[in-house]
Order: sequence, then structure tokens, then C-alpha cells
Amino acid sequence: MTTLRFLKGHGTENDFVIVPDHDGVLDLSARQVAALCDRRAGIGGDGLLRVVRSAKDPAAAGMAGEAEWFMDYRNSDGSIAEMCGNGSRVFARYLVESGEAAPGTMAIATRGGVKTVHVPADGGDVTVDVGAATLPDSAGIEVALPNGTRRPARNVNMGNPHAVVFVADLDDAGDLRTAPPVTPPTAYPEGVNVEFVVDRGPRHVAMRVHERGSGETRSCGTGACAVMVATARRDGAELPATYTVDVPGGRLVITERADGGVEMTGPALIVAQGDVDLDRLTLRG
Ligand SMILES: N[C@@H](CCC[C@H](N)C(=O)O)C(=O)O
Repeated sequence: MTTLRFLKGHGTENDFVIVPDHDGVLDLSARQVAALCDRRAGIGGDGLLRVVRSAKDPAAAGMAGEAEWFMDYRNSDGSIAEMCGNGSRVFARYLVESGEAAPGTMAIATRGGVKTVHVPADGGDVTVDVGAATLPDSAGIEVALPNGTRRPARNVNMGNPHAVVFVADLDDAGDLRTAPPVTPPTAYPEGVNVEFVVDRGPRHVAMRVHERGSGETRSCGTGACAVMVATARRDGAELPATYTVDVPGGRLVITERADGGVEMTGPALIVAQGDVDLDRLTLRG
């Protein structure tokens, strides 16, 4: 029997299997990650967060700086992504609740660079500084809707790629169990997260998302940041600007500072822990 200790956490219902591997001894394959994230035959999650000391993981070598911990993030299909906004908030909550870090402000290494996360001592909402967005050329990028129309998409990179589409109604996105068709296919050679957005009021929007490597999720932190930035540009908002972004799993508050940095605040919870027998997982593919 190969036992693996895990925890389960979520941020606005974007849920994660958390695997403490402080000394970097685990080598989880993509199939094992997918099996752990399987909602029927595994634990279930939109992604997996392996918690490892930066000094113990070659992926963090040379980039972690002062960050003691590296967030090794995997999508639920086992693929690697550069960054996970909600995941970084849940990761920091885990560090505090497990006693590995003091409450307050800490640096966390990710494949998308070192991020600053603030975990208040009172257990309240967690804030991550995701960094500045970049806005690659959006010319000609479109997303096909199930009603046969095509909508222009705003290309926003938050360390990972996003296509933000404004729609009249969130139901216009249809069934997001499969990825919405994005054209031209050359726009996102590494795949893309697609967000559908509607207005809810002044500086207030709501979104649905299809995440690369995970399908439709109830929240995507970097996606919400991309939505905030795209909406602020559409509105001609002066910086700093703060928007409320509603997701199916809750609410995030996002500020783009005058220096371009994007901060996201919302709940982050650890809800369960246990052991899983790796030998009993169903490996597919
Ligand atoms: N849910 C995450 C994003 C996870 C990565 C994404 N699926 C990708 O492949 O880029 C978030 O909260 O940002």
C-alpha cells in the first residue's frame, strides 16, 4: 500500500487536492494527478497543489528568491500550468494552518514567478498579488457561441493565457463541458482559459469560465483578474480601479493598482484531510 497524505481546500469553490511534499520526494505522474482529481474514483478537484520547499524542487531553482515554498500546480487532467490565483490563496492558507508559515504577508514561488500573498491572522479573506497583466494583440481572436454567433475575445495574459468574451447573458456560453472553439487556432498555441462576462452594475461583473486542463470550474482566480483588466480597459477606467467579480462559487474583489499590479481578495478554506492509497487509484489513458 502506498499511502499519500492529502488535504482538500477551495477558494470560491475552485477546489484543490493539496499534497504536502515538503522535502520534494514525490514524483506524481500526470495520470496519478488526474486520478487524484477524479470526482468519482479519486478525491476530486479542479487541480492539485503540491507543497514543496523551493530549495527541494528543480522547477523552483534560480527563481524562488526569498520564497521558502514552491506551489507545484497541476490541472485536473494532470497538465502543468504557470499559475493558479485561487490555488495560491489556498496554498498560503494551508501553510498558515499547518504552522509552516506565520499569518501575514509571505512570498510563494510559482512557475509564473514569485507571488506575494497576505493571510490575515483572524482567518479572513486572503489576498494575492498576481502581478501585472500583459495584453497581447487581440486582433481577429473570436470565440464561437452555441447560438451560431462569434464574439470577439480580449487576449489577456496573467502569467497564464486567457480569452475574455463579453456576452449578453451567461447562458450564451452554453454547456462548457467541452472547450469553447477559439479562432484562429494559432492565437493560443499552449491552449487557453476562456471567460464569459456580463455586467451586473457599476464596477461589478459576473463570469463563467472554461479552464484549460480542467473544464468548467466554479471559479478561476487568474480568470477573474483577466476579466477585471479587460473590463477596466473596456470602461476606460482610471487606475487604481477596483471591481467585484462574481463567479458561480462566490465573489472576488480585484484591484488593478496604478503601477499595474493586480490584487485579488476572496475566501480560501481548508475543509478536509486524510490519506489515500495510490495503488487503488484508477489510472486512465
Ligand atoms: N483555477 C486557476 C487557474 C488554473 C490554471 C489554468 N487552468 C491554466 O491552465 O492556465 C486560478 O484560480 O487561477
